[in-house]
Amino acid sequence: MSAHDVSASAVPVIDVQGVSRRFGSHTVLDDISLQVARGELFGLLGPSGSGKTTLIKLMTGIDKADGGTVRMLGERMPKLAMLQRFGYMAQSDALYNELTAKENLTFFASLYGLKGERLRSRMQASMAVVHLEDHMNKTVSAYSGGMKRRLSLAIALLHEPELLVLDEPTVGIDPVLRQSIWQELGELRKGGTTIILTTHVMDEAEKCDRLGLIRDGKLTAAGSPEAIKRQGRAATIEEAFITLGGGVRS
Ligand SMILES: Nc1ncnc2c1ncn2[C@@H]1O[C@H](COP(=O)(O)OP(=O)(O)OP(=O)(O)O)[C@@H](O)[C@H]1O
Repeated sequence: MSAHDVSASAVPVIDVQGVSRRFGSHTVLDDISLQVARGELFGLLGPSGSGKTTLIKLMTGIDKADGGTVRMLGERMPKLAMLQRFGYMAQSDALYNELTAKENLTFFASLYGLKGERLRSRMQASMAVVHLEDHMNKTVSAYSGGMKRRLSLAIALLHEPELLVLDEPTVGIDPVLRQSIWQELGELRKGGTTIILTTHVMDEAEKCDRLGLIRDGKLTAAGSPEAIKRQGRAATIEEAFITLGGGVRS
């Protein structure tokens, strides 16, 4: 049985049940339910403003649903102690600009309880994944936008979490590095790490085990890339995305 077989674990790593979120009179998420199994790489797709980041924030416990429940690793969210159990890369980088990369890593490592030799080796390993090991002592304000994204990803990987929540992890990252990051995500998944991410990049969507399509706060489709293409009667994910997301066909 492969590590990302949906039946591998009875309890989903991510379990969203009937979740809704409103801002004033605007219903941003409307009765969303989805499950992600251990070892799965799950991609959330949807037009800009469809509610992907809002859903991610409910999963991480940064925001609270108006209705429904979110469970991560079996725990009802929000729950502060869960921050140690997953790696989170937000859409906007939460970094201390006046500190060096190493100081940023050390700060976040302290929240995760990493120290000593393990801290040193994990800092090296995480920075190597994003090809930043030679920029460890540079002040973050001197980093480019893409370098900041990469440092944010390194921070999410620091404590080798069993679950990664990544909001548009490859935005602003060049194609070569993007490919090597995806290779690393593939390796992590093989090792049993569960990953949920948002993306607008269709060839990244193809690499996911399953996809969830969100439009206007509703989950309009969920399944493997092949199933989504079949459902949208489309040759590519991009076409299916337009068909299923745009509601062009009945
Ligand atoms: N705190 C908030 N207060 C009011 N409206 C909000 C708030 N957060 C999000 N929204 C609204 O919720 C909707 C969904 O936003 P969200 O950021 O979840 O979209 P998204 O799918 O992640 O978009 P993108 O792909 O552009 O990142 C938008 O209309 C946004 O304006």
